[in-house]
Amino acid sequence: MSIQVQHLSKQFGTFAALHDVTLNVPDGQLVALLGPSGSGKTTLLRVIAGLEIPDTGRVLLGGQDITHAGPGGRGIGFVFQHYALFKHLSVFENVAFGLKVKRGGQRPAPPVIRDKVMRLLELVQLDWAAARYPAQLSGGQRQRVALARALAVEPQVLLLDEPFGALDASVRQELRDWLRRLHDEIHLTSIFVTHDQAEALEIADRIVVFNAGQIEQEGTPEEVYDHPATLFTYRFLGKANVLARAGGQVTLARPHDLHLHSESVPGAWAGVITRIHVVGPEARVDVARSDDSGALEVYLPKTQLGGASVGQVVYLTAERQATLPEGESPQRFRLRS
Ligand SMILES: Nc1ncnc2c1ncn2[C@@H]1O[C@H](COP(=O)(O)OP(=O)(O)OP(=O)(O)O)[C@@H](O)[C@H]1O
Repeated sequence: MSIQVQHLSKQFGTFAALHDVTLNVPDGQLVALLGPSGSGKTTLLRVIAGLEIPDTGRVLLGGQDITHAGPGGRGIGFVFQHYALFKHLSVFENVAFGLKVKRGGQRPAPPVIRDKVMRLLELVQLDWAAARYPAQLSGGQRQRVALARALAVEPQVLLLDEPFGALDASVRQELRDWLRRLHDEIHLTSIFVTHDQAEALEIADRIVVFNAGQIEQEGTPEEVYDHPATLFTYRFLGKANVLARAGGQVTLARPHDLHLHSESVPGAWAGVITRIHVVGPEARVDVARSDDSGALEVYLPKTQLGGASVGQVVYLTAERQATLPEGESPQRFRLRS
């Protein structure tokens, strides 16, 4: 089911947590809200969930205005960063909870509940753990139970607030892949909040970049990464090397888009290698520019490092670069609405 928010604003005292936010999430998409801490991502999710009432603006679910509907009646599943499972209930009981507390005629019969819970536990690959208690599971497993629990009541949409934030890197990676696969299987319209750009780029259909309570840019991962419309988006999506500044514009290049040469080539910048740092299969090379205009960081496969060494004079070219206005974003961009 599609989600639309139109001209949403929300103040906390004098602080504008959301300012005139308009966003369309088509049916079946997985959308990432990406932005720094305090930029309003969680507030937007809470407004959509009905946990926060906006000062102005509307929320529509499948075209229907639900701005003033209570959180219970919205058909929205919510998964938080800190898996709030019931500690005294088994995994099975946790997932069954939302079904068992349904009123009278809406409550499925016990065998139906059992079948449904077991199917969901299979979906999150935890059917073997049905009788366990949350304390007997790892963090990633608990988070999968939380997801199964949110899905049990057949929500129309799923909201995930930093669902993997509290987990270590390898478990996060595993759950990311898994969430993407799950989404491809069930096509539930989902919005997830993250401040991890790699996570957003990897699994989202669309990315919405937030900055200070407003949408800075939205688009597919390729659009926002390859065509950032503002300096803020460029910097937020990855490491940025400043190549030049002139007339209120700044020219930037990503570390992967810089090439190192041992001999001078036309249009290259000269510099000296100050550090070589190998991170797994990748080499990161710091170069101090000879014209004293600052340091550049270059990433390349370790196998292409050749005989490069600290102190060596090298020449740099940029395969791709972007020129953007400096300073605060003069306007908010939207690649496609
Ligand atoms: N109930 C509240 N009362 C007062 N201020 C609030 C309240 N909820 C949020 N804020 C403020 O609104 C701003 C946006 O908060 P929000 O949680 O939406 O940001 P976020 O982008 O989700 O950040 P994070 O990534 O740290 O979770 C923050 O400055 C926060 O302090």
